[in-house]
This record gives sequence, C-alpha cells and structure tokens, in this order.
Amino acid sequence: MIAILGAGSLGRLWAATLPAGQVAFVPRPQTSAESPCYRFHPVNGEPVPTSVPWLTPCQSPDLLLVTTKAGDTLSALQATLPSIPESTPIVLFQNGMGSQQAVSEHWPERSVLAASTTEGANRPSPDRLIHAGRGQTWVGALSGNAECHLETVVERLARSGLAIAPEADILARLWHKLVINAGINPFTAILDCANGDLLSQAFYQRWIAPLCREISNISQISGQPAEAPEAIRHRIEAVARSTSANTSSMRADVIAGRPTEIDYMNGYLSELGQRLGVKTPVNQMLTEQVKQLTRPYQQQESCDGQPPLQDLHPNRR
Ligand SMILES: NC(=O)C1=CN([C@@H]2O[C@H](COP(=O)(O)OP(=O)(O)OC[C@H]3O[C@@H](n4cnc5c(N)ncnc54)[C@H](OP(=O)(O)O)[C@@H]3O)[C@@H](O)[C@H]2O)C=CC1
Ligand SMILES: CC(C)(CO)C(=O)C(=O)O
Repeated sequence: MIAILGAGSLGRLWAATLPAGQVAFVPRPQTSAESPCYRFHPVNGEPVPTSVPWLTPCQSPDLLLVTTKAGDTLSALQATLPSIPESTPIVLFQNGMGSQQAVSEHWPERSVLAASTTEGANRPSPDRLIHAGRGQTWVGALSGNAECHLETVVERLARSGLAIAPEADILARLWHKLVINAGINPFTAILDCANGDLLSQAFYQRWIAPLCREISNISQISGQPAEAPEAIRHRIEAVARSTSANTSSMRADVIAGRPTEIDYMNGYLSELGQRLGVKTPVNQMLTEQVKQLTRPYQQQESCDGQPPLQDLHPNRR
C-alpha cells in the first residue's frame, strides 16, 4: 500500500495514475471529511472518475509520498509518522529547498528520499484535477539509509505511467529547479503576470541581472555546480518562455490568499547567502515583497507607512 500525505494537486495526480486499490490518502487527524472523489483530466483523453480511500489505522503502508506544501511538511509528518512503520521509505515532493533537509535532520533514523518533478497539476475546483502538462520526475536518496530503497521506489512510481528516473545527486537536481523558481515565481507574484509576460516588465529587467549574480555567487560558495550569471538568466528565461501562458504556483497562491513557498525559494537563498557571507539584497527584497502580498491589506499600510504594493506595481489588481 502506498500512502499519500497531502491530497492536493500533486497528491491527486499520483493517486489517479498509480494502480487503483494500491493507494490511500493519509487523513488529517480526526477528519470527518469524506474520502476524496474527483474527475481526473489526463493530458490527453477523457476525464476519469477517481475515488481514493483514506488510510485506515490497521493499514501499514510500505511507501509514503509526501505532497504537502513545503511549509506544512514538518508538522504534517509530525502528526503522521507515529503510525507509519520506521522501515517505510518516505519520498518528499516539495519544491524549493530547506524543507527536505529539515525532514531528514528531524528523523535521521528514517529512510528519506526527495523528488524533483516538472509534472504540472492543478485543481480549478475541489472535484476536478487537471494534469496540465507532462513532465519528468527524478527521485534520489537524501539520507544514506535510503539508498537501498531507491530502485524499488522508482519501479513502483513508474507503474503510474509518469516519466520517472533515479537521480544520484538529488540535491543538485533540486538546486537546479530552485534557481528557476527563484527567478520566475516571485516576479510573477509581485507583477501579477503569466510566466512569459514577466520578461518585458521593467521591474523584472531591473532586478534579474543582480539576482542572477547573487545566485551564481551562492552556488559557487555553497559547493553547487558553478554557473555564470548569464547562464542562470538564460535558463530562467528559457523556462519562462516555454511556460509562457502558465500562472506560476506562487502567483496562484497569492491570488488564492494561501501562504506561498517563498521561504523555501528566495528566502532559502537569502538565508544561505547570509550564512556563507554572500550579500543577498535582491533575494531579501523579493522575499519581503512576496510576504507583503500575503499580508492582510491593513497590516501592509500600518507596518511601514509605505503605499501598498498594488500602488508600487500597477499590474497588481
Ligand atoms: N502541483 C504541481 O503541479 C506541482 C507541485 N509541486 C510541489 O508539490 C508540493 C505540493 O503542491 P500542490 O499539490 O500543488 O499543493 P496543494 O496545496 O494543492 O496540496 C497540498 C495538500 O496538502 C494538504 N495538507 C497540508 N497540511 C496537511 C496535513 N497536516 N495533513 C494532511 N494534509 C495536509 C493540503 O490540505 P488542504 O487542501 O486541506 O489545505 C493540500 O490538500 C509543493 O511543494 C509544490 O511546490 C512541484 C511540482 C509540480
Ligand atoms: C517552473 C514554474 C515556474 C512553472 O510555472 C514552476 O515550477 C512553478 O510555477 O512553481
């Protein structure tokens, strides 16, 4: 049995594509909600009615997929792990960085793996799950005691039909995606625009070069693969173009009034830079501006006496 913690967009994508009868969602403690039923819209083909049971206390999963947002992961696992066998491998699907390390440090006795995925899934309404774009998922061991599970985990996830491969250096893979997210997500949230539209915006053009210099400096000092600022910018802009019509996950969170994952993207880079003695004013500025977007309007006005961001960035409604 595969248990999935986090019955949101990504969790529902895995639940709908893995073989039926072998998957269950971990319920929130004391939930009385009915188990999730939704129409799964594959990239090609007709919608499929999908019903996934809650994991029951007598079931003992032999694989746990964690598809909560980065900021919810530690507390969700704290509530869940006491009822999951210690031998069960855990696969973390969060974007950004920081939450994965927090989990493997918190539970050193557990076998923790991480995944980096370019699959795209969203829920326009609670009863629909759209597989918006096919991608690739890489899985790798975060802790030494997880290495022995990698092959089996990849083989089991491949039964979904989604493209999946083992990754020997999953932290480098996560870093690679973090750089893209740090260069697209905050700008699209602040400017309230689709990924492709940010390229022509003055605010983006003003800050992207110094942001890429900061990221390049941090990469070098933190031991990540060295990448020149121009190469980083090129990579960011290639993804912005190839996903030009997309609403980034951060912009979607701001629009829906949900907390964003900024602390695990530019916030993470900013903190890492500070620890390594690299100045990160642009990452700090972007982190602060995104945080202001998710603060209640009145607090924005009273905190700093500055005009609200809507006035600074006319794109924001
Ligand atoms: N969606 C995508 O296409 C992709 C997502 N990712 C990453 O995957 C992660 C999940 O993203 P996504 O699925 O979009 O996010 P969602 O917000 O759609 O899903 C997260 C789910 O976790 C649930 N949850 C939160 N806390 C708990 C808890 N304590 N116990 C049980 N369930 C809990 C939420 O429940 P509730 O609904 O009740 O709040 C929600 O259903 C993020 O880090 C994201 O960046 C990466 C690549 C692609
Ligand atoms: C690559 C990108 C920016 C695609 O929208 C993404 O991963 C996100 O929105 O979080």
